[in-house]
Amino acid sequence: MNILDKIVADKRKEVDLKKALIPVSQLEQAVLYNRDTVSLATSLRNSSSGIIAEHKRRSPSKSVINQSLNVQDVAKGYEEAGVCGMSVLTDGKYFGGSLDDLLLARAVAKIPLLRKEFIIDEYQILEARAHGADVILLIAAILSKNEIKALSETAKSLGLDVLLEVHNEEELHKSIMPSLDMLGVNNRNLKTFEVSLETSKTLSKLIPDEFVKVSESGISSIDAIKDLKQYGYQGFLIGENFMKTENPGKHADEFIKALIS
Ligand SMILES: O=P(O)(O)OC[C@@H](O)[C@@H](O)c1c[nH]c2ccccc12
Repeated sequence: MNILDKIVADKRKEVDLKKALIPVSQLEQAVLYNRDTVSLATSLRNSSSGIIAEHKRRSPSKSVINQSLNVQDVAKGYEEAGVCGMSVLTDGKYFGGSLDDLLLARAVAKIPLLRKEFIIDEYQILEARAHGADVILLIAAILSKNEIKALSETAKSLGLDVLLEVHNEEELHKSIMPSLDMLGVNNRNLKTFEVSLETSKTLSKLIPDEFVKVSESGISSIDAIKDLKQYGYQGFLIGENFMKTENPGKHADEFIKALIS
């Protein structure tokens, strides 16, 4: 079994357990459930930097990245740096994150927040809403076309933006549909962890113009972003490069200043 299959198998068990513990009606009663969401797609369209900065403690590919930071300090730092949005990993077992991280970030930041999760069930979208997310990620590699359609339509009906992630042409073809806002190309193959920015470049011309193009993973230099902008990308998802430092917000601030200067 590859790592992605393992993550998804664990996720199914986790979601079944949570559904039994916390009914949907309880999620719908959360204070945050009806807050006005903010659009990441709009923020990216109007930005000169396009940076989406991630909170990620560890990952299956890198093991520990940074376990000693406070998520609220990171969120405040990213917001002050002027990022377009923040991605918060909520998977516990493989990434060391939680829905509490999302809630804590929401309490201190107004920028669009993405729930970074392996979403396979509508229930997780309601959870995202109840914990203050503005955007959800859907991963084409783990979903059928019908699932992408159903899940993205649920998200849209709840006022959330949808970022759909692909890694190859086949995934892209099955995914193009009007209920998505942003198409993300993951430069990291989630099955092998191989990273190449060429993936973003090759797939860029196949993404219709109505979607905001986002390049994800393995981005660590200003030059890489300038290069990707030439291919029509308006969003750049950066995790490790910021999180491996003692002060991700400060690092993001310096990075953005250098990028737009
Ligand atoms: O830390 P990086 O290489 O900058 O990558 C960030 C982000 O793209 C990556 O964490 C990611 C992209 N898609 C995912 C799906 C699930 C978990 C994680 C991810």
